Amino acid sequence: MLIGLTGGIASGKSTVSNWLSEHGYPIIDADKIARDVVEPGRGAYEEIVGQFGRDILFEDGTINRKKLGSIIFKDEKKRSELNQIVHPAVRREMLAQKDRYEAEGHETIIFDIPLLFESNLFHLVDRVMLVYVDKQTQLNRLLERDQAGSEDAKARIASQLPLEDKKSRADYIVDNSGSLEETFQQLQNVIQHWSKEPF
Ligand SMILES: CC(C)(COP(=O)(O)OP(=O)(O)OC[C@H]1O[C@@H](n2cnc3c(N)ncnc32)[C@H](O)[C@@H]1O)[C@@H](O)C(=O)NCCC(=O)NCCS
Ligand SMILES: Nc1ncnc2c1ncn2[C@@H]1O[C@H](COP(=O)(O)OP(=O)(O)OP(=O)(O)O)[C@@H](O)[C@H]1O
Repeated sequence: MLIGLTGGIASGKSTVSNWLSEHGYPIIDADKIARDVVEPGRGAYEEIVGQFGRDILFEDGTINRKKLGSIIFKDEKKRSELNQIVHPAVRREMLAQKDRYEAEGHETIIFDIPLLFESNLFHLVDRVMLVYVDKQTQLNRLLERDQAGSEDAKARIASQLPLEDKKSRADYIVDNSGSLEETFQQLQNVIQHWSKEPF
């Protein structure tokens, strides 16, 4: 069974995927893969530098992610250009990891994909788990975690489909607006459901 774990930026996907990992589920982390495939020497790196120029690099040649983010989160066309470079490489690596986990005999695999709906990747998975938070909590946690300016944080949230829309398309909704204990209790209920549900 393949589970797509998704949600908005700073909704708590990493918090949930850490918990699932501690409970024995293998995690395929799209954000981590997206960081790996743009390292110098990888194909996507050259394409990004070709498209966005050397201004987005640090002196050591690695990508200045804050700078690239400040360009693409406020410009839909540029965001789409970056997505077209990075997403195919991410997708390939995710499928390779899935094959490895399946070969090792794992029956349930978690795909942690922030843009599961935006990138039409939901057809890769059997069930979707959405980590939901209310809008104000999402903004507060994003500001606190990233020490980002309010304008930057709002641009990032606006670059994604609203969480309310994602809610109507999810099989399981974990509301992470409250305490971690409340979230972990909801997760217990979901994994108990998996163990009973025939797939
Ligand atoms: C623009 C970049 C360099 C900014 O890097 P930064 O380290 O500041 O953020 P990070 O990668 O940790 O992403 C944080 C969150 O931002 C959101 N986000 C990232 N990319 C996008 C995007 N293209 N569209 C909408 N939201 C996005 C996701 O919720 C993600 O969890 C980076 O996000 C990137 O390369 N994005 C394109 C690849 C992508 O879509 N990644 C997301 C999953 S595949
Ligand atoms: N229930 C909670 N109560 C308080 N703080 C929380 C809770 N859940 C998560 N956080 C905090 O909110 C922030 C966002 O959580 P997390 O990093 O798990 O989100 P994410 O969805 O993985 O984010 P991103 O999309 O940017 O990768 C983190 O600083 C985390 O410690």
